[in-house]
Amino acid sequence: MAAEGLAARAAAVGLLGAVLSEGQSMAEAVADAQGPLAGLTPSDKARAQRLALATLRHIEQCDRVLEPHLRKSPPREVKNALRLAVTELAMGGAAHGVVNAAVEIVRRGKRTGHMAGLVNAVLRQVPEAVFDGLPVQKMPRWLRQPLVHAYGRDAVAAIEAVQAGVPPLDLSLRAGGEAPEGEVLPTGSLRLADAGQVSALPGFATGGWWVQDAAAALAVRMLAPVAGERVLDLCAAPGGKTMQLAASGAAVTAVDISGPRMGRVAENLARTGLAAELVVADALQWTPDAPFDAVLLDAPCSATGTIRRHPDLPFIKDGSELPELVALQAAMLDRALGFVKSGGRVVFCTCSLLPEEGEGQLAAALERHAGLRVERLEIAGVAPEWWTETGGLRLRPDHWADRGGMDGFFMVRLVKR
Ligand SMILES: C[S@@+](CC[C@H](N)C(=O)[O-])C[C@H]1O[C@@H](n2cnc3c(N)ncnc32)[C@H](O)[C@@H]1O
Repeated sequence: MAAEGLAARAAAVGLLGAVLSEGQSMAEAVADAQGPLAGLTPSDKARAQRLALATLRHIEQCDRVLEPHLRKSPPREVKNALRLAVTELAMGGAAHGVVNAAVEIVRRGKRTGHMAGLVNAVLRQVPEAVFDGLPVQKMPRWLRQPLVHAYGRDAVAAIEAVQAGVPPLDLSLRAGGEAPEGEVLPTGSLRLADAGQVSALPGFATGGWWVQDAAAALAVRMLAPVAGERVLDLCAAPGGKTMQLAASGAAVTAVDISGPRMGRVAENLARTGLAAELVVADALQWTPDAPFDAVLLDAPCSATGTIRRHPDLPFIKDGSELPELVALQAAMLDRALGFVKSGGRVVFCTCSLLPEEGEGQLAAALERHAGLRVERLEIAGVAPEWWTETGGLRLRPDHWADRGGMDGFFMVRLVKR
């Protein structure tokens, strides 16, 4: 008889292999029709993802626990089965089921069957509360160093502590829509600590809300669109900010280069009963017929502010794409400034923790564009210390750490001469 939860656990080991050995993102591995989740039930798919994400948050600790028990590094499937089991044990999983499943996964592997005994022997020696006393997982050096320089060691340690936990689910609410029970955050987002299946929550089918991190929701608050204004959402997909803009009553044009991702904007708008004009185009090539009152630019970036939701990121990125991203963000910001009318505003934002994708972009833009100025608009619920000296908003995962943190973002409101 198959051990309980075997399919989900075996798939989680497959997801870990895809991320750690093949350099695939979790999203790519999950979307792969022939990938580790192929043939699984929806609940097993969700369980496999949860397990793989939890393991990715604790790889360092797992390896420290396992190292004394392994004379040489085993094949990757065996190592990942062990890491998954150690993570489950640390989360309070029942030892019998966890160990049996790991042994069975390794026994069934084409090249690993002979190591099932080793897996059993190692896991039987892993103590309860196995991660107690071990430091939390650090970010990789290419990312950690500039963050220590920008925010200091204590702040980086606090960020890493938040990244080690399972993030809450934040919702943005449509006025008058149905919503589940949750904590209303000072900035107005609704936070659910343990949401379960999103599509089963009250108000999903009736479009009462959409999923959007509390930090991400502040960019539109900073733009402060007004009913009837013509507003451009540049780099719009999957559309969290498009819906916020549309909900204000503004006439929204949403541009994104990705057709499939724009399909998700269309689905989200249909579900929430909101409307926007959708344009699939390259922001560097596309030109509007007439200037806009306001532009929101949520530029492509390293996404290093989202590691608590995407713990695969530190394992698949090495920072080498940064110079290209920084140049792209600057080019897009110049385009965005060209699309707005004189006296109009542009909010530039990135979900990055790296100052070169935030504070640095602001400084460079002010140098490139004479007459461009920063406008600091008070936003209810935003702590005064989150504002930078130059009028941008620096949001970090360790803000509201006791409530589960928030995504890292930089955002600034610019006014064109
Ligand atoms: C940070 S995401 C945007 C998230 C979105 N604003 C939201 O709130 O849901 C960045 C987006 O930029 C898009 N993008 C990247 N390069 C682009 C380009 N040259 N022109 C237009 N969109 C681009 C990507 O497809 C991606 O959807």
